[in-house]
Amino acid sequence: MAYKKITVPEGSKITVNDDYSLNVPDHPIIPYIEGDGIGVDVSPVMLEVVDAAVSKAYAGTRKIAWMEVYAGEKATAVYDQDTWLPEETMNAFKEFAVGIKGPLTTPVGGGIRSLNVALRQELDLYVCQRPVRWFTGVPSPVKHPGDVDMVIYRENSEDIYAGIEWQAGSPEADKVIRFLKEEMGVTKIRFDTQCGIGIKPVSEAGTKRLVRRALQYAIDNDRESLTLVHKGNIMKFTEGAFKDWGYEVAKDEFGAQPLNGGPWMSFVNPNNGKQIVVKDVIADAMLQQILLRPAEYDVVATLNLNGDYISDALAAEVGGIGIAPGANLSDKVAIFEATHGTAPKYAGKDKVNPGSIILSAEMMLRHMGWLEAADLIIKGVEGAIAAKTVTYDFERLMEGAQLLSCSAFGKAIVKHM
Ligand SMILES: NC(=O)C1=CN([C@@H]2O[C@H](COP(=O)(O)OP(=O)(O)OC[C@H]3O[C@@H](n4cnc5c(N)ncnc54)[C@H](OP(=O)(O)O)[C@@H]3O)[C@@H](O)[C@H]2O)C=CC1
Ligand SMILES: O=C(O)CCC(=O)C(=O)O
Ligand SMILES: [Mg+2]
Repeated sequence: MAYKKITVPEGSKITVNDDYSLNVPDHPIIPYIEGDGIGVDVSPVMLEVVDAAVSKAYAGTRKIAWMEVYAGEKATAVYDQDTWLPEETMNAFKEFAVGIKGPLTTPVGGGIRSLNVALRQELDLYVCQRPVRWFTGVPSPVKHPGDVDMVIYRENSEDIYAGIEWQAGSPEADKVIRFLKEEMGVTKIRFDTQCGIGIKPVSEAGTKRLVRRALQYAIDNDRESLTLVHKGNIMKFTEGAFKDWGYEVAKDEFGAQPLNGGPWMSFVNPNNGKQIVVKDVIADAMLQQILLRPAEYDVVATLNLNGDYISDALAAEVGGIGIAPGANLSDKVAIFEATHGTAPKYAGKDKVNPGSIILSAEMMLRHMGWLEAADLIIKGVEGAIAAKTVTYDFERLMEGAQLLSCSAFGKAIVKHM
């Protein structure tokens, strides 16, 4: 494919087989978005750490050919002031199959819609996978942070994130309200003028493909349970249906049977004969449970907004969003991404924790099958934290720690590989 502003480096493409497995060459071209705000701080450190891990693991026989692609403020500088998410950025992720991105700014209440959400929707990256685990020594507000070891499977293409909403007082909002009242018999809109309207689509197909991936993950990674998190008591036909369809996939496709008469279920992991329990929890109770009884939860499948909240809340138990990684996955394309935002007050200060995007890159290496390099990153992060050489977010909560800049923390990770 010909690109206008993207320079394609020397290297080869990762390709995807019909069964969605990858063919990864020794010099894969990997597109990356630097990101707005603290993207300028964390992304270069991530590139340096990954290059060091790959070089150490494979003694020069493998090397990533990084290819910068643009989105957010940088795209408006490289293309034109109205181009926030260029078509060719999307094409590059499709063509090269595996990529990584820093955070992108989304204005609140008006202006452009989320570029992060747009990327997920355009590329149908329907899984947002966010593992949350504790590294020994990381400061935590809970007594036993080591009990937190969960993997969130957040539905990434539906729910109120679909962006179907109209501003209060707009002709569109008024028209929808009129339709609801006059044609659907709705009487419960408390104030029916100057009322914003949002729509929450949740489908059987969207739910089932997400839960299917989460259950397969539980099987492949020897996990004990999958919890469907929903607010189905209130939103019966969206969140409640998510729960029902989730159990249905477990039953119809994985052979799950009711436990003690249901609704919880279990099935046998075909890899090792162990039971995998499938259960559900209402979302507000879950936010309490993850603080009080985190050891009881393992893989979590949930809707888009719940997943956004739960992943940040869980991250806070194990060091904060500065260190929590994530991936956006379709069947064919994977974009790894920091879970935090652009933290504008810290932008360009070489201060923040680059751990989130570095650990996202670690997930990317694992996805590519470069396990030795991924293991080195974990070793480096563990070593830097154990030596108490950390960025401000950890240093302010740790006794006797040495405060490092963002880039110096990257170097400490490399030193401990
Ligand atoms: N995927 C994405 O690209 C995302 C983008 N965003 C966007 O980012 C912008 C800012 O959002 P905001 O709500 O302020 O959330 P942010 O995640 O940007 O920042 C909130 C706070 O989290 C802490 N934090 C964030 N990143 C780090 C880090 N790397 N190291 C250490 N601490 C960190 C800081 O806490 P403290 O002040 O205590 O030091 C910071 O003030 C918005 O436009 C939002 O839409 C938000 C989330 C995800
Ligand atoms: O797109 C955004 O601005 C926020 C997204 C977000 O919070 C997330 O993906 O966790
Ligand atoms: Mg979020």
